Amino acid sequence: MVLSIEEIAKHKDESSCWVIIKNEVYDVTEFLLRHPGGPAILLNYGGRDATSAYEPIHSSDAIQRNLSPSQCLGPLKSSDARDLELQEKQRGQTKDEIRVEHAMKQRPPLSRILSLADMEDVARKVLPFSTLSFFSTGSDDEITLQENVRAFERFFFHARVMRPVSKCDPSTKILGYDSSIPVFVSGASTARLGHPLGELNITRGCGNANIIQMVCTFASISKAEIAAAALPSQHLFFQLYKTTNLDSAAKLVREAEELGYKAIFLTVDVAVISTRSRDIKNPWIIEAEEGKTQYYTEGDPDETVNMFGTSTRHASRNYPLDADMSWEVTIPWLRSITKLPIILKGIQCVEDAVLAAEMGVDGILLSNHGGRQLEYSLPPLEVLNKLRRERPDIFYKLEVYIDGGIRRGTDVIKALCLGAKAVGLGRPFMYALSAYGEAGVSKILSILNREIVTAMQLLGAASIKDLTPELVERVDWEPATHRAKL
Ligand code: HEM
Ligand SMILES: Cc1cc2nc3c(=O)[nH]c(=O)nc-3n(C[C@H](O)[C@H](O)[C@H](O)COP(=O)(O)O)c2cc1C
Repeated sequence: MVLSIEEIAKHKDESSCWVIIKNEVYDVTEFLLRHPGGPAILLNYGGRDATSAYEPIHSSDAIQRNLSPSQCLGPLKSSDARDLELQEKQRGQTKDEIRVEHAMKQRPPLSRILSLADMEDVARKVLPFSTLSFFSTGSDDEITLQENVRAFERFFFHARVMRPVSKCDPSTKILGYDSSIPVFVSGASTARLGHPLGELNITRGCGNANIIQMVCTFASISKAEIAAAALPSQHLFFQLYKTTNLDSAAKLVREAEELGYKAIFLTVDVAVISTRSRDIKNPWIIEAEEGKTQYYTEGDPDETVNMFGTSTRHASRNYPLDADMSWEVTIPWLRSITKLPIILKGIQCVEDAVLAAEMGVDGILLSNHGGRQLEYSLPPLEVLNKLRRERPDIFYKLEVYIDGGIRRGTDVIKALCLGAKAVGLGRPFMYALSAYGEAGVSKILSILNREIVTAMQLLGAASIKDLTPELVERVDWEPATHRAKL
C-alpha cells in the first residue's frame, strides 16, 4: 500500500503511531512500549519522517528484528518522497552543522597526528556538539572520568638497562588469540553518530593491524555486518547487556556464537544507568547557540529528564536490562548457554575479582565503564595494583584486563607490568573514527604500536613476558603536570 504524507500525519499518538524511515512507513503503535529508546522519542516523530534521527543510532537490522511484516505498511508516495528530499535540502544548516563542515575541511594531515591526544583534539573540533557530549561525558561531576586518566600519572618506571632489546616483540595472545600489541577495542556503542560507517571503521582498521574488536549489544552496525567485514584471520568479541528476558539474552549470545565471535564480555557495571549531566544538558546548550533558549513561565511543569539528550535516552530506554544479575544465577546460566569464554566487564574491586575467579569465568575486565557509571569508582589501574598486591594468585586463575583512561603506550606497559594480560580502549577509537574514519583507527593503532615498542625497549623488555611488577612503582607525590584532557 502506497501512503501519502497527509494520511501518515494522522497517526501521531499512542492510539496509532506511524513513522517514515527511508521512504518506508512503519506502524510502531504496538512497538512503543518495547522500543529500547523509549516511547517518547518515537511519539515525537509520530506521523512524520524520522530518517535523519533514526539512521545514526540504529543497527541496520533493527527494523527487521523488531517489527513484523504487518507493521511495515508500505512505501511513501513517490511525489511526497521527492518533497521530503527537497525539504531536507532546503532546511537551513544549524550553526553547529556549519562549524562541523568548516572543521572537517581544516583537519590536519594524518602525518601531523603524533599522539592519541592529538587525534582527540581533531575529533573534538569535527564532531557535532551533541555527539561529542555523548562520547566524552562521564557521570555526575566526572571525578572518576578524570581519575581514570590521572591514575597513570602515579606510576613510574624502574627502567633496566644493558639488556638486549633491538628485537622487541610487543605481540601477545588474548584468550589464546593473536594480537599484535596487548590492546583491544573496548566496545563503545553508536559509533555511527561519529561517522556514517560507524563500527566498520574499527573492524577494518583492526583487521589490518591484527587487533581484536569488542562489538557492543548496541553497536550501530549489526554484529552480522561487522562479522562479514572482518578478515578471515580477524577475531571479534561480543559485549552483552543481559536482558531480564532470558530467551532474548540467549538469542543474542547464540547469534554471536554462530557468527564466529570468540568471547562474551558480560557487562556487569550497569545495573542502572548513571546520570551523565553534561550529555543531558547539551541540547539546551545547542538551543542557546541557535538562539532558541527556553525561559521559565509560571506554572511550567518540571520535566525530570530531557528526552532528547543522547545519554538521557539511555535513562529512558526500554531495554529491560537485568538489574538482578547475581553470581549464583547469572554466571551458571551464561555458562549453560554458551561454550565461548566468559569475561566479566566492569569488575571494580578485589573482592569481586576473587568471586569471579571462584566462579570459574575466563577473564575479568577491571573497568568502571570509562567513568560513565558509578561516580567515585576507583580507577581500574588502582584496582589492578591492589589486586596484584593482595591477591597475586588471581592472575593465574583467569585473564585480567583493564580499561579506562589509557591514552599512551606507557599506560599500556604500566598495566601489563602490574599483571594485566591486555588493555582496552574505548573513546580513543570513537575519536579516531570520527575524525578520519578507518584511516584514523589505523593511525592510533600505529601510534600505540610505536609507543609500546619504544617504552618496552627503554624499559629493557624485549617481549611481553619481560614486563614484571618490579618495573613499576606507585609514587605518592603529585606529578608536575597533568595531561588529562576532559
Ligand atoms: C521503525 C521503528 C524503530 C525501531 C524498530 C527501533 C528499534 C530500536 C532498537 C532495536 C534499538 C536498540 C539499539 C539497536 O539495536 O539498534 C533502538 C534504540 C533507540 N532508538 Fe529506535 N527504533 C525505531 C524508531 C526510532 C525513531 C524514529 C527514533 C527517533 C530518533 C528512535 C530512537 C532511538 C533511540 C534514541 C534509541 C536508544 C539508542 C541508545 O541508547 O544508544 N528509534 N531502537
Ligand atoms: C560513547 C561510549 C559508549 C559506550 N558504550 C558501551 C556499551 O554499550 N557497553 C559497554 O559495556 N561499555 C560501553 N562503554 C564503555 C567502554 O566499553 C569502555 O569501558 C570505556 O570507554 C573505557 O574507557 P576509555 O573510554 O577511557 O578508554 C562505552 C563508552 C563510551 C565512551
